[in-house]
Amino acid sequence: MVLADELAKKQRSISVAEFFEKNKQMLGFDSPTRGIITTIKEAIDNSLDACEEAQVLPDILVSVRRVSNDVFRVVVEDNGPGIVPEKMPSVFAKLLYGSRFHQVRQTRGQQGIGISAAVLYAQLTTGKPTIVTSRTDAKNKAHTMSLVIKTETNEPEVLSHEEVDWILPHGTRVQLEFKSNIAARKKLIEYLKYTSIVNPHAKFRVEIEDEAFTFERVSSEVPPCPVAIKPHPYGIELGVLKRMTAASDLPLKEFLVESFSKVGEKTSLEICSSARLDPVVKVSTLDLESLNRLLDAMQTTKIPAPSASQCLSPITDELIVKGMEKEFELDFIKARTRPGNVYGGHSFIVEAAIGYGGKLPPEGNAILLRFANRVPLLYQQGACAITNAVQNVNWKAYGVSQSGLPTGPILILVHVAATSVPFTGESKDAIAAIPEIEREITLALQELGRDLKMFLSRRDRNKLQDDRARAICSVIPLIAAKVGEIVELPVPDTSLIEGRIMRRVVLKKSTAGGKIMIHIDNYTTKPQEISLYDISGDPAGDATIPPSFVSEMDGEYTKIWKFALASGEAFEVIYTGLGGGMIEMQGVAENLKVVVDLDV
Ligand SMILES: Nc1ncnc2c1ncn2[C@@H]1O[C@H](COP(=O)(O)OP(=O)(O)OP(=O)(O)O)[C@@H](O)[C@H]1O
Repeated sequence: MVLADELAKKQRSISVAEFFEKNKQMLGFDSPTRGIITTIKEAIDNSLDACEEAQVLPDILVSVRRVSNDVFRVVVEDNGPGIVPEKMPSVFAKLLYGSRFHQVRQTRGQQGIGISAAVLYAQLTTGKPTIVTSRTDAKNKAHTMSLVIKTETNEPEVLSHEEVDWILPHGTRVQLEFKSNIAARKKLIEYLKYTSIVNPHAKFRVEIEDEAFTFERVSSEVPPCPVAIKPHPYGIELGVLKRMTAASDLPLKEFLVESFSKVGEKTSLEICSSARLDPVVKVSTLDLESLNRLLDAMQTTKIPAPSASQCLSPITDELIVKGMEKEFELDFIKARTRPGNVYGGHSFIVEAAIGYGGKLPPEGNAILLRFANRVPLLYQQGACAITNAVQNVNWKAYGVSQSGLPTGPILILVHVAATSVPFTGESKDAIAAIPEIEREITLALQELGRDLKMFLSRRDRNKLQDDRARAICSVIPLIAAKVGEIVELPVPDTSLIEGRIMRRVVLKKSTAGGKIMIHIDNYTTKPQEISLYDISGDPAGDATIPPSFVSEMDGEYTKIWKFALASGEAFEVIYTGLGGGMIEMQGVAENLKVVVDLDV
């Protein structure tokens, strides 16, 4: 037909760069506002991945400067291992070029698109090349290149290349200029703050126009770099199996043992027999029908789950708590790291944390922080498995009100670490609804919910006791005055009794060792300031109960603190946590007055 001839003239292949130039929303560049965040996120993901691989503590600079009305210059600089000059053009100016696509381990980057998509976005909106400087060690000079992507071919074009002196002994600096705005400034700062929470070993120096600030690291241990493992037979599809067999000259039994994790000789023979295939047949000769049978056998034979310990890098509950305490003021914080699990042959681990009270907004929906492989997920909250799982927990059972999400001064953090995160799209905004993952999130949140419930009910009980004590204490002086009048004796000092009832002070200078005994219980995990005064009111010393100490004071607990008074006299204070509540303690013991202010 004539039309077919006409159409034939128009039919041609499209380069991947051309495709994404037209469909940039698929990669998270839907608007200028979002473009700036996606660009910074892609560069930071790469910097953190690279530093982890090189086992260096990341020191990352992020700078955003306006160069003209609607053009911004973004710079991200890291102290990672650097990139060899031969590879710099392809890394930054060729889409689908990366080092992680074929590896089965936890990484932030997966597809080899991220940073080159940002380069494409820059040249599309301003026509400006991206300038990259990188150095691999102190013996070599740094290389600076000015790069663009030739969209028709998806190949890099190097506009300039020179060797330069650079202050950093190793690292990479990427500078992009694109049309944008800074409407998303708050979101950008949030992204950096959340990134620093789940990467507590990283330091971020940030400059946004005239503002400069730092997110400090709270851990000086680089997390171990996840080790790549072989794919698991349950996570393989026919096309991949076909490619793997075609490229191998091994017999079937050895091929299975060599190519997949958790397949030993015995399992391999089981698979061969279940697929009705000869263990010595060369895999490259298998026809499609045999491959189908083989795949079926691989996925129905009982094979142990892939191990999570080496290929994943959970943050750990201790560091999540540290990271959250660094950025939020909270009265309660608990985190949990679940044991490793598997979906479709891919290992994953769920970690979660709940924060409550402090300076969190008292009303409205909970703040939900979603993370995948230590990267914050900022968009498409409603489409994410994490949100789904959080909403499906019955929060009322844990004393928290709920309207879809839990409500009130509550913060929920969920981190999914996986060898392959099942994102809903290339822009990596949301995690797909995988039942195994949702179940693990639910279990982690239920465990934490139980801890939160205990905290809340104890706090409520304490408040009730305090209210009652206050009511009683308000009439005691009146009763004492009346009784004194009736019995015609001086009005007794009721402050000790009041103190006892209020549990404000328990102050005993024991005859034995000159010790003051104070009963306190904690509502909070914040450091508590204590001031000591001598009887005349002059300061006798200050001390802080560290939060770790306070939070240990759950139920019965005793700790002895030593203070030096202004007079030089040493004094011991014994704290005993009795599980009773205390808002403020104040009292006088012989020559010492102790004021403990619990900030609740
Ligand atoms: N700052 C850097 N230091 C060292 N290597 C880097 C750096 N930035 C990028 N690379 C290398 O370039 C490759 C390509 O990066 P790119 O952002 O395009 O993809 P990715 O991070 O692998 O995957 P994704 O598309 O999922 O982000 C990386 O896999 C890494 O090997």
